[in-house]
Amino acid sequence: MQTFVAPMFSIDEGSLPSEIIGVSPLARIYYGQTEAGPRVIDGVLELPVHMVTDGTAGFIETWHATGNVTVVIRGSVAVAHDGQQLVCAGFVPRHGRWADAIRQAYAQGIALADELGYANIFRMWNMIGHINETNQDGLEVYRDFCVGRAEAFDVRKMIDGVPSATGIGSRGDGISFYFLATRSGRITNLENPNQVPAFEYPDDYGPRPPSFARASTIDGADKLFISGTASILGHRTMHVGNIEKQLETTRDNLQALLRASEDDERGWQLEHVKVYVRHSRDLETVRRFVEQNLPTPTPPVYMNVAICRSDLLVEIEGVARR
Ligand SMILES: C=C(O[C@@H]1C=C(C(=O)O)C=C[C@H]1O)C(=O)O
Repeated sequence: MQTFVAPMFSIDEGSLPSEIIGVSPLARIYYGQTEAGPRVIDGVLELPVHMVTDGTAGFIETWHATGNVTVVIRGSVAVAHDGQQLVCAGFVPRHGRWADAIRQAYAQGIALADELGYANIFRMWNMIGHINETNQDGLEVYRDFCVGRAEAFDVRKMIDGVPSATGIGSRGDGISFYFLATRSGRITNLENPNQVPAFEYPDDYGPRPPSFARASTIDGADKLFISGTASILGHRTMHVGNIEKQLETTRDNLQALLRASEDDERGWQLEHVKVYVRHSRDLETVRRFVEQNLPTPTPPVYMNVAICRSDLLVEIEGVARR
């Protein structure tokens, strides 16, 4: 298994992964061929997510700690925290209807993070089995998920906005999620001027719009966390059926976000990207495009999974630094 070291986020100063080797992990996300609830192995919080098919290499995403780690398990969620930062992981097994179970699991995670003093949630990932299929009422699973998540975030939205996110298909049956929060770093959320904010999408896309910001920064951390980004302009999917054109629009959207956040003369540079590809036949085209157009110091990871709208063929998320 390849190890993908996600950047530590520190509110003191940005650190390159190479500077933090040797510090014990806060959490490990196993991008492999099984899904399960969060577990604690040798004191480390782990979440196995089913994002990889036979014949594709999996990877482990490691979030590094800045101090002694405490793990707390409550109901279907578990958190690991180190005094500065917190990872919360949860898993909801397959349901005929998702909204209630998702609201409960998210509410539990948010309450636990709040209680421990990590109120600044800035990034979340949601890996959704059967994402484009319908639930027992005929509502698309992704839209059903969005209802539960929106309800869990309703209270917080009024306080400090919604975090940046990924909401993507998985190879499993349930919904796995994890989110990151800091204790004291102020979070700034950014929007892409070429896209309608997702939380304002019209209701053609479901009863509750997706609760996420396009990108987030943390004061002092010198990191920009970019949400899963696809070929959407305004609120519409562009270039249905055309992988090359969807890649170009996705790249342009990523670049717009890198520019939207230029608040001083130092620009942002992409450090890591994760790439989601709906059809395996497009993998090579996507790989070539990403290598040429979105170069990063560490190799990108590719996953062959479904995407939140059935007309999207590719999606890319990233972390940038300056
Ligand atoms: C691709 C989009 O949305 C996707 C769904 C998200 C979610 O629901 O959390 C977040 C980012 C993307 O993974 C989009 O709406 O632009």
